[in-house]
Amino acid sequence: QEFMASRSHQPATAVTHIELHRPEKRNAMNKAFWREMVECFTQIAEDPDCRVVVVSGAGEVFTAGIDLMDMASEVLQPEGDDMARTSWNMRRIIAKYQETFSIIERCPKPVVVAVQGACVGGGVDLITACDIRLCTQDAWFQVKEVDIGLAADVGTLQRLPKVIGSRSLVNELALTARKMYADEAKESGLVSRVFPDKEAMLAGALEMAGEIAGRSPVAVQGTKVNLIYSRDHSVAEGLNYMATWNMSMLQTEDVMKSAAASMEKKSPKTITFSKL
Ligand SMILES: CCC/C=C/C=C/C(=O)SCCNC(=O)CCNC(=O)[C@H](O)C(C)(C)COP(=O)(O)OP(=O)(O)OC[C@H]1O[C@@H](n2cnc3c(N)ncnc32)[C@H](O)[C@@H]1OP(=O)(O)O
Repeated sequence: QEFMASRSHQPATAVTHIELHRPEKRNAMNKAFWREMVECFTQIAEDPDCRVVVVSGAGEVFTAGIDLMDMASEVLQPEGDDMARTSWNMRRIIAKYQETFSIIERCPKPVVVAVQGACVGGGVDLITACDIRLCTQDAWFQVKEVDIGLAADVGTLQRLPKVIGSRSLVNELALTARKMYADEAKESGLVSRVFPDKEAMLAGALEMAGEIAGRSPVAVQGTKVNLIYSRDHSVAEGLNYMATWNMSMLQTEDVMKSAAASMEKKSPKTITFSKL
């Protein structure tokens, strides 16, 4: 499927690959991008033929963040007859842009993101809403917003502290806008794997996606949903939610099929699971 700022295709069974696709503008996030991501992930969440998503960027750079040319009028000049109405409209606009990344986190299908080169501003908002982050050795990450005069408002300040263990490091990155390179990103836990180049990274991302897609979608989606729930709740609340979730999901035929394969020392990838 071709969009204006991105494109999506199915490189393998049950795997959807979304590519940010404005390499000439370093995949800067224009109005079309913010809209298309919502359309894309709304479809993916409902699509039984998709079990896992890979997100990457075309060209040398993952993304330059918000498109500073295309977005300025919308973000900086909200309409309204007085301050209350203008502020209300501004609030609506910010909430709309937050949804572009929150919908990725809410999508029950796991999302693997692959970053090469720069990942700036809105790029960090995007990747922190994904489930698994991979990068190339030349990747760098920058919470750039303070440099352009604003507090990051579409997810980084809320999600990055839950991704990186060190609160001090998060504060430093967000307050100074310094670049963090691949090795530090790995050491801090922002990414789980670093690849020598983009080709190796995409091959690694698709292999990982294939591993996930080959497992029971009931198990995989239940795992994602419960990991995110438990991140935002106490252990007791998380256990309660889990028990309620699995009181129905444990009754899936996938458990018997998977357990039988395991006893026969077969990979779960040899099993045909019903669509979910
Ligand atoms: C309510 C919404 C809230 C969202 C907030 C989000 C905030 C942010 O994202 S803050 C961060 C904003 N981004 C930046 O400040 C980055 C600016 N770009 C760069 O630093 C460099 O382009 C980069 C390091 C990413 C890549 O450098 P490179 O040398 O490879 O490319 P350039 O020659 O600089 O750029 C090539 C063409 O792309 C255009 N471009 C790059 N970034 C942006 C951008 N953010 N917005 C619009 N256009 C961008 C650049 O103008 C060049 O275009 P052209 O001159 O026509 O070739």
